Order: sequence, then C-alpha cells, then structure tokens
Amino acid sequence: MINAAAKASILIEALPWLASYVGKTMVIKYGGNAMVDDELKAAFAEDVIFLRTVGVKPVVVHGGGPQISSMLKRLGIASEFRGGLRVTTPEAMDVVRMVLMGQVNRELVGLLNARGPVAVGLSGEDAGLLTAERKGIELDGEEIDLGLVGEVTEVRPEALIDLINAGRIPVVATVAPDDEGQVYNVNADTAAGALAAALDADRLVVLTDVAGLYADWPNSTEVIRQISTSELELLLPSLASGMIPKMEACLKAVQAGVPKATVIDGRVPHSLLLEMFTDEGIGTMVRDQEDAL
Ligand SMILES: Nc1ncnc2c1ncn2[C@@H]1O[C@H](COP(=O)(O)OP(=O)(O)O)[C@@H](O)[C@H]1O
Ligand SMILES: CC(=O)N[C@@H](CCC(=O)OP(=O)(O)O)C(=O)O
Repeated sequence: MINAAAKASILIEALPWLASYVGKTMVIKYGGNAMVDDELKAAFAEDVIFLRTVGVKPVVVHGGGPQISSMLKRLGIASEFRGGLRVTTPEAMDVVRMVLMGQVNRELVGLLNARGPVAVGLSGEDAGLLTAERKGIELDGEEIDLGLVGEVTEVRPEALIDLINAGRIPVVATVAPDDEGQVYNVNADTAAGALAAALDADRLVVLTDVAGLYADWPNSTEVIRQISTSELELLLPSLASGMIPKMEACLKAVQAGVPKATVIDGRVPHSLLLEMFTDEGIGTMVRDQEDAL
C-alpha cells in the first residue's frame, strides 16, 4: 500500500488535468484485443464512469475482432485479414453484425450500467449515424477485394449529441449501411476516427494490446511517445496489420481538428486514467504541430 503523502500527491498531480477536461468530448476506442480479460473490462468500465463523473463527455466505440474470429471459427466459416482488415463475405457479415451488436456491445453496456443507468448501445445503423460504401484497397500494387468491408462516407452525429447532452454514454458498434441499406463491416478504429472528427472531439484515445506505436515493430518494443501528423504520414506505408487502420484513424482525426489522438496499452489496468490524469501519460500521442510536441 502507498502512504498517505503519496496518495495525496497523486490526487494533486491529477488536479490540473481534472480541471482541463470538464465538458470535453472524448472518443474512446476499445479494441477487442484489450477486451479479453474480465478484470480489465471491469477496470475499463470504471475508468469511463470516472471520466463522466469528473465532467468529461465520453463516447465509447468498440471493436471485437478476436470475438468475431472465434465465432466464425465455431461456425466453421474461414476468414482472413488483408492490410489489417477482415475480408468479409455475406455469410461472415451476418456473424460480424451479430457479434458486435448482439454480444460485445451488450456486454460493454452492461458493464457500464452496473454503476448506474448511463450507457446506451447503438450501431452505425441507428438514426443514420454512419453511412458507408464498399472499400477497396491496394496492396503491393494489387487491387484487393475485401467483400463487405465499408469505409465511412458520412457521419450524422445527432443521435450521439442527444445522448451526450442527456448525460448518457453512447456505446457504438461499427457496422454501417450504404444508401441502399446494404450493411458493411467497418473497422472500429476507422469508425472511431470518423466519429471523433464529426463530433469535433477534444480527444481520441485508442486502447489496444500493445504499449503504443513501436518504432521498429516486430524487432523492438521501443514505443514512439509523440509523433506529428507529417511524421506519421511518412511512417504509414511501413506499418503492418492492425496498426494500419489505427494510425490512419489517429491521423485523420487530428487532420480534421481533433487536438490529440493517443494509442494506449489496454492490457494495463486503468490505462485510461493513467493516460488522462498523470503528467507522463502512456502510449503514443499524435498531434498536429511538430513544434507542439
Ligand atoms: N508498429 C507497430 N507497433 C505496434 N503494433 C503493431 C505495429 N505494427 C503492427 N502491429 C500489430 O498491431 C496490433 C494491434 O492491432 P489490432 O490487433 O487490430 O488491435 P485491436 O484489437 O486493439 O484493434 C498489435 O498487436 C501488433 O501485432
Ligand atoms: C473491416 C474489419 O476488419 N472489421 C473488424 C471490426 C471489428 C474491429 O475493428 O475490432 P478490433 O478493434 O478489435 O480490431 C473485424 O471484422 O474484425
């Protein structure tokens, strides 16, 4: 146990941060890989409730990649990732929608509501929140067909704003229809970045299963602490797997005016509180101006 003086100094260290966050909108992306342990999930829910209690307006956007993979496996449906995105057949799409909205979203809403009835779950399909279109990517000069993978073309954040203004915590699953009603699988990092931009959020925080953006992954675990948008643009082509959509989302959010986007280690209990209320913070922070770093 830490002594009384140390406890008091932790609280005092948090004071300027507490004061600066009142009334600020914060989009928190909770990755499926940081969601695999019950204690971590409970600590995450506590952190989000803590933030709301001290005046932050949190919006949770969740993933569920490992949970989707495990359900696809149980059902005997093959799936693969290309460029960090799941190739999604119509059959897999049914599973993606069922797992994200029916399983992961319900569980997170339940954990948040364990401390009071504040969380409301919704998906990109609700109240026109997200509109998507089929996403194509190019890998090594080759056009890749990802099937029903969507990219966000429009965000109507009104439903979120209504909930935020009513003091509730929106919890968003990232499936989204196109104009014809075809529903797409949208990577949760991509959706979180688009939502942060549309909400004019003050922060985007992405919880994942690594300590941040590694400078030389997988050869070293040295974490880049801060990076400017121009440095990140140069680095993007060298990134691999799940880090591609994650860092693209941070880049786009900051380019759209979100002052800071941070990737933090969701395997550390209460990582959100450590990032938000300690002077050092944790993880990798993306900011616009190099001179602001
Ligand atoms: N430069 C890098 N730094 C850190 N992780 C990286 C890097 N490049 C690729 N990765 C991989 O990206 C993964 C995180 O993305 P992902 O698995 O999609 O997580 P989440 O479920 O949190 O969205 C890491 O576990 C790691 O394997
Ligand atoms: C297109 C695409 O890849 N969609 C993701 C959606 C879930 C997600 O993004 O989950 P994480 O945040 O846990 O990775 C998928 O099918 O896995």
